[in-house]
Amino acid sequence: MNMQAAPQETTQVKGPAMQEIKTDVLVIGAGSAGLSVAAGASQMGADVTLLEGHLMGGDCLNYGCVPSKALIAAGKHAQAMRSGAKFGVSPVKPKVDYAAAKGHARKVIETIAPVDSVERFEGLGVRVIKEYGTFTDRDTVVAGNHRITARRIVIATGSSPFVPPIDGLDDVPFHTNETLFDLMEQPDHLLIIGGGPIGMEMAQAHIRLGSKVTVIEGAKAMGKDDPELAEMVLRNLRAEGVEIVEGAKAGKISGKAGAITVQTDNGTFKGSHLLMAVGRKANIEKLNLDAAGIEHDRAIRVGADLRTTNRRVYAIGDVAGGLQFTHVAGYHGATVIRPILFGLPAKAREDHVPWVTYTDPELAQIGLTEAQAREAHGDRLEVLRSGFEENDRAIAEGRAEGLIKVMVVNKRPVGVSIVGPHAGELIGLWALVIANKLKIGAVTNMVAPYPTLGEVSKRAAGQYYAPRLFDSQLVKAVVGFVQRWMP
Ligand SMILES: Cc1cc2nc3c(=O)[nH]c(=O)nc-3n(C[C@H](O)[C@H](O)[C@H](O)COP(=O)(O)OP(=O)(O)OC[C@H]3O[C@@H](n4cnc5c(N)ncnc54)[C@H](O)[C@@H]3O)c2cc1C
Ligand SMILES: NC(=O)c1ccc[n+]([C@@H]2O[C@H](COP(=O)([O-])OP(=O)(O)OC[C@H]3O[C@@H](n4cnc5c(N)ncnc54)[C@H](O)[C@@H]3O)[C@@H](O)[C@H]2O)c1
Repeated sequence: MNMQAAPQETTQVKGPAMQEIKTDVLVIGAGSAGLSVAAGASQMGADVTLLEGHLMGGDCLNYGCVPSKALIAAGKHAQAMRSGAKFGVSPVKPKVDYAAAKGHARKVIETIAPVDSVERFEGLGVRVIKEYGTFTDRDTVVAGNHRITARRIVIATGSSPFVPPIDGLDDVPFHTNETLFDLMEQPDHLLIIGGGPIGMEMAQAHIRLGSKVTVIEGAKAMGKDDPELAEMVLRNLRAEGVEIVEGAKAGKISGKAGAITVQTDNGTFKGSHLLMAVGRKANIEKLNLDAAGIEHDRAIRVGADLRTTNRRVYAIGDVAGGLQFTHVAGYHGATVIRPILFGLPAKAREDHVPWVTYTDPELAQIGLTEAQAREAHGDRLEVLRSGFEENDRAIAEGRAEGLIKVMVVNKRPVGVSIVGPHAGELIGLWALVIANKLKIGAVTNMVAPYPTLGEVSKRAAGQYYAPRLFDSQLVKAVVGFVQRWMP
């Protein structure tokens, strides 16, 4: 589907005279992707122009990763107050000031914002123009009263919440991630449509901060993750009181502020506030891509080298339609620096990209899930498992529910799934292993400090050699022989 809107009129007939800019690298969009190219290219000596039509830092800083993780942290504190009994600490019902929790999220944004600011980038020598950019031909972009031509152009315009055309939605007040973090009144009952990472993270944060929460999911909640591990997260969320309804595609929405009804093919649900979290759409409407010969459907078409169908133009981050994460945006940025500055080839991989859903327990994934690995590798696949109930640190912390699965083919891990406390930190080791195509022996050779959660990785890796060593008649025979002769 071509989502492109009519080209915008950006050249004013009677306005300030057009300022012509010739630059080495033009970056459109100052989110995680665009900022990493701009910072890298400029510090390596290129003349860089950066366009940003709205907020420096893009989604992640302003209404994505940063405020969501800050709100999750607030919820975690509230939950700790309720759950001290097993440690001999009397549980108390926390008094939550929802607006103050949002204030915490705002302060976190303000603390990080200088890193992404116009001042910092101008300090790095980048020419920053606070305007939206629109192509007028293959090599030219107009932004406000600037006409810019560049040797290379990088589109890094990101994505926005996708709001599906659901009957009645236009007449009902609803939130997306772009407005949720400004909401200061505590929802009495938050309805969330969509059981992906946004939906599940915000569901848990809100139940812990004292709202009722219902997640309405059309298919399977956390459906992109390993179902066995996702189930452990969903079980915990349900135990905390989140109502999760699956197979419930929202068909009709009605009501008014404070009293909203969502009808689905699996029941009708009522709440005070509504959050739409059903995925993203690429920000391409303002770009006039056709004028530049850049093909697109819902996202911009790119090859593994992140080049568009216009050979001088790259598309990176969310707008390129692949994995939509901040670290992918940064990785794309670093990848295109090579061809743009040095004319050298570079390709982006996806097989070594981890992702984490910051629920409690966290769920982390890299490479293939068990089902994907089975389909790709059949009987050559070995799945190594280790439960957190065997990890002394997890037991001491009262957090012994978790599981790591390592998918190994011919001695090399091709995927790892972890659910449990700090899964997002634990996946880092496996990101190193898979990025460098290391063998499983690299992990068994590691000495892990005791007692740490990280020992789950070593224990899982050990499962690879355990049957080969402990169940082998040959090994037993060799040991018997040596022992007979050893003085
Ligand atoms: C609620 C939420 C939580 C998330 N949590 C995480 C997380 O924990 N970890 C993680 O890795 N990812 C997370 N993500 C995903 C992450 O935010 C995105 O993958 C990341 O922001 C993508 O970066 P980007 O630079 O491609 O795009 P964006 O951050 O969207 O930046 C694009 C920028 O381009 C600007 N722009 C658009 N069009 C134009 C134009 N024509 N001219 C000039 N400027 C333009 C926009 O204003 C914007 O500032 C989360 C997302 C959401 C919504
Ligand atoms: N921790 C993280 O890294 C993190 C956190 C949040 C978001 N993100 C990024 O943002 C992206 C978007 O997240 P998301 O949760 O909005 O999208 P998503 O696409 O991952 O999940 C959306 C869910 O909504 C469901 N859905 C769609 N239409 C529906 C309908 N009419 N009724 C009921 N359910 C419906 C889908 O079946 C799906 O499960 C993620 O894919 C991820 O890349 C990352």
